[in-house]
Amino acid sequence: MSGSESSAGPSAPIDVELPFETLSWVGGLDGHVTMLEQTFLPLREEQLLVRTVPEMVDAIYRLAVRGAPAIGVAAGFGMVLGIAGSDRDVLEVARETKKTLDASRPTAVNLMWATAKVLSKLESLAGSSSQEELRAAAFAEAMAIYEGDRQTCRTMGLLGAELIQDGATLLTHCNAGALATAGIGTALAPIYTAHAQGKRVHVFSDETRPLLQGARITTWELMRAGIDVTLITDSMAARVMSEGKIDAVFVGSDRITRNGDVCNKIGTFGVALAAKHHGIPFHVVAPLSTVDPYLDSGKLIPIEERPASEITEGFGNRTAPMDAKVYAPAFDVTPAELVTSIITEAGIIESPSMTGIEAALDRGGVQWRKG
Ligand SMILES: CSC[C@@H](O)[C@@H](O)C(=O)COP(=O)(O)O
Repeated sequence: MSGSESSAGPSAPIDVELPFETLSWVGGLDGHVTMLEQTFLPLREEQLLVRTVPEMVDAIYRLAVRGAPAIGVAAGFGMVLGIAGSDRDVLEVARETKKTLDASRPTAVNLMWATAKVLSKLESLAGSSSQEELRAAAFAEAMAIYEGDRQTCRTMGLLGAELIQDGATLLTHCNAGALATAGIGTALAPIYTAHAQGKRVHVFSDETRPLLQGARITTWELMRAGIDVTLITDSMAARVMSEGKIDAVFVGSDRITRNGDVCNKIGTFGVALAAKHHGIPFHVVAPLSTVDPYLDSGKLIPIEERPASEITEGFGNRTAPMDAKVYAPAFDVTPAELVTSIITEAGIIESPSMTGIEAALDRGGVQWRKG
């Protein structure tokens, strides 16, 4: 690590202001969602208005909104769109809407976590509340998920920034930034916070095949935020590490199982292996809503497969022979033993194991024990 001491205290509360917003709710119960259409980045900044459940499913599936926590917030809003858009029994509609939204993408557990949160709120109130009160409760719960995500990002940012020294050069994969959350991001939150604390930080961003979230989104948002960023292809990461250029890796996650295995964008496992080889710390930054306490191992995580066309003609140009056989898993699993730490809003889990994960869930007040 090069450079001098940071000019600000490690835990100084910092307000990180970013010049863009991933998604938000507009208006009251009869309102709608507005989101930055991420498939257009970095060429165009356009807002997508989402007013119905099918529109939300489409936005999530197409990756107009993406990144585990942002998908969770979007799904919470999607529950409200379903409920507010129907005259039928609220609980019945909520159950149907949850099923529809949950099917839009299978891997990021934040999606099912958010829809379950809204539904269980309604189930707990159904016996004693009117239909109007239930609609208002769904809206309040979705807004609480949105606000909670923003606060969680700030907390993870402060905790993670303590692991970043002045002058550090970091590597990240995919986009686990502000555009993957409703706040300042997961993996990028410590970087934004360290920067705001006055530390000098340089980031290498893997381009992230096949949909280029690293090139299109991470590079875009770090440049917009004034962070020094250098784009590399995924295949260059091990080389850059071998040149001694990387002090630590920071990535996000779509699902963490109870034993500490970490599922994230395809290519993350390779980055973790290369980091281990070079003795480089591999940090995962994720809220507790990304922890799936009901799966004991990463082997049990459903891995999304994307259409072949995203590889063979990703951005309009054909890059493989017609009818080439293609396999396109969108995520991989990094075994816990390759993970240095998981930074959550309930503290940092060092060398993650079942004991550490369970303790963090308990500290965070997550009701996960059955019975
Ligand atoms: C804070 S986001 C963590 C992960 O969701 C992120 O790294 C990732 O893999 C996103 O994949 P995407 O397919 O773009 O939704």
